[in-house]
Amino acid sequence: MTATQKQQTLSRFFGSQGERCMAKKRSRSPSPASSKKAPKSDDTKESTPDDSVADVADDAKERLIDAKELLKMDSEVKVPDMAVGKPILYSKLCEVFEALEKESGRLKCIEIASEMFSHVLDTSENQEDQIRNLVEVNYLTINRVCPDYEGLELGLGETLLMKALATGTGRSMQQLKKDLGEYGDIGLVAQKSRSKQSLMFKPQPLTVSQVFKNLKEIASMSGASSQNKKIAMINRMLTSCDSREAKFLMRSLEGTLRIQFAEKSVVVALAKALVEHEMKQRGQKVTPAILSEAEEQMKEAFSQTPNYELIIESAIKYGTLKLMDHCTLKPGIPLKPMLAKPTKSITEILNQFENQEFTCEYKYDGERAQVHLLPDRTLRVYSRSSENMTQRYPDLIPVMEELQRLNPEVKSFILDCECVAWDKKQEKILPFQILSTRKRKDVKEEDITVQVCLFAFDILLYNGESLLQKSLKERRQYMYDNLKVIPGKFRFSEKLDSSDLDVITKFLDQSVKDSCEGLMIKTLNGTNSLYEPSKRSRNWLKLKKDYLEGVGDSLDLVVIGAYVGKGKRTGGYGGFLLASYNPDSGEFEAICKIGTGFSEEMLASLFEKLKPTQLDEPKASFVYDKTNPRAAPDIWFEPTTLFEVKVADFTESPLYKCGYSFLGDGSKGVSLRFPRFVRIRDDKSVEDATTSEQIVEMYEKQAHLS
Ligand SMILES: Nc1ncnc2c1ncn2[C@@H]1O[C@H](COP(=O)(O)OP(=O)(O)OP(=O)(O)O)[C@@H](O)[C@H]1O
Ligand SMILES: [Mg+2]
Ligand SMILES: [Mg+2]
Repeated sequence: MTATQKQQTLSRFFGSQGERCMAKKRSRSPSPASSKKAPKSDDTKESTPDDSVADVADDAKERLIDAKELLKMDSEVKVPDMAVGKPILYSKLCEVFEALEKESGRLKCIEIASEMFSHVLDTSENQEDQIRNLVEVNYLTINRVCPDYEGLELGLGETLLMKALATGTGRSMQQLKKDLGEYGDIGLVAQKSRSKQSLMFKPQPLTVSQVFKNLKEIASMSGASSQNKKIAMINRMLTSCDSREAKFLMRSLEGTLRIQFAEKSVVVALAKALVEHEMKQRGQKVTPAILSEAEEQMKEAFSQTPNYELIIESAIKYGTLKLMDHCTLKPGIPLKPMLAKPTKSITEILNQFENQEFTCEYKYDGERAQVHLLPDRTLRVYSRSSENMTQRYPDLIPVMEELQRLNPEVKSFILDCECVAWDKKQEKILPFQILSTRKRKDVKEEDITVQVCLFAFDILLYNGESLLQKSLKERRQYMYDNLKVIPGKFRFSEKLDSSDLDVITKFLDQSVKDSCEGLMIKTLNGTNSLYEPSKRSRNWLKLKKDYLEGVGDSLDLVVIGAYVGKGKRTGGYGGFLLASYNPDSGEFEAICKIGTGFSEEMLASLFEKLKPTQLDEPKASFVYDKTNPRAAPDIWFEPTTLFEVKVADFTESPLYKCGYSFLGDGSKGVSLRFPRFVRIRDDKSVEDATTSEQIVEMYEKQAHLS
């Protein structure tokens, strides 16, 4: 592997987390808003490589130190003993969760988790058990029950959990509510309630397998009649819980374990445990180089097939160092899409891509669609956030059939496309607003009124072969050679391969006339043009007509609160409190209040949508200035909804906490001036919101310009 390839491989997994070179400069200070542990600055560095060569070298050094540190820490951590061949007890796992909750250093946390994974491997009797046990323990640690893209999620409502707790512990709702008001954490309420209960006899202990199965079943149940079943299942588990188990069980059900252990660290811990186990069996020593290689293989495997069952099984069967021979792209498993960086002008693009061949494409304004054709001819369509939205597009099935009819050689593929509303009569693109009127559930082909056309701009897999390591020029050729245009249904994105300023300017104008948002500019050749899953890459630049008019890229922010409406808005919400997302801490950092850009109808429908998500208390993951009453809204919400927001500019503010850990002493954050609501972003999940780090970057860029 060359250094550049290696760097690209590395960047895939960590890519979406932002720029490490900037993060390195910024020291993290403790969260002023929450009492939870503060990450140590030396220990919280994320290995997010930047694009420069110097940084690659730098990063390699840092990774080696990381690996050495990790190896050194071995004997210091104590993980509870588990018996060989016996089922793993849930209480043991909860001991580990508690250790993780108390520990603040990232490396230490990785160490604790990897010790636990090692124990699981050591105490399982055969390969099959190892795989099953490790998958279950891993899912419980990241608090999921299946791969992201299968869409089953925990996150039960507070009322249901409180009811279960009341029946399970014999305490009144009133008492429980009072405790919840005091602790703001249902886990602690459960812990207290359970420790007050005296038990007549010792119940059968819960096993990890039972808890995992039950959680999965609970997550799969839907409909009004399921409520009682869920409560009954929770109660059955609660009877077997001690107070610590009750704490983590309730938190799991609620959807936040509060152990502050990010998924990207879990992957590192898994790699370490697996490779160490393997080497021990062979009587070999793990060197820092082997450890680094194992991590790389694991991260790359994860960015191509984000499915733990598959990765763990392959690592155990074939070895962690061989993961990439087995965990490559598969139709039916969505990979995290590659993302673009905003640019302000064509000249900026010409400078950035100097001496590189690049291409310009229309930037269509629809919905990103990763379209998979499986070898059994089934179709799957995944959203920007890997959500399976196949049911919403039954009208794409005949399109796929037609593609195969036109070329019977086509057996399977993964295409990166924009799905755009299409006016059949006039044969032209319709604006995004029209697309958003399409039904989202129970869509029947015969009832569809808004037609769509798929614009394919990339191909990532063709007939079983991964094309990620091919240049964009080669990937395009695969598309053009093997897929045929179907007028009004399936087309390739318009493109222009030129580096002439005037020619590009004309193409940009034309794109806007053709109802597009502007252009996407991409490197065409060599290692810089490989497809980089999950990365917001410098090799893809977006140029929107908005930017040329002096408006920066829009932001996608999480709604965490609202203000009671006055005057015309009485009875509903008058404005909202928005937050950015910090993927390192999993926190939502308040950024601004917004009240402009809403129509009456929009406000009414937002009221309907958000009311059921109202909370009595802010979540522990909300970062705002608790010492200032002006910083809190009238109403808090469960974070579920994203607003796309346009903004005049950024400003530093003592009232808002967005990006505080990247700025000075952490007493100030970034806020927005004159934010204006554009639309609801329902194709993104709250974790896909604009990150605090991106906002700090935009703020710093602006400060630099003025
Ligand atoms: N030719 C194209 N190549 C790549 N992406 C395109 C193209 N045409 C349209 N798009 C769309 O543009 C999106 C990127 O720009 P946009 O500003 O809309 O991003 P976003 O969805 O708000 O979020 P983010 O930048 O965070 O992905 C892609 O995710 C894709 O949906
Ligand atoms: Mg878009
Ligand atoms: Mg955007």
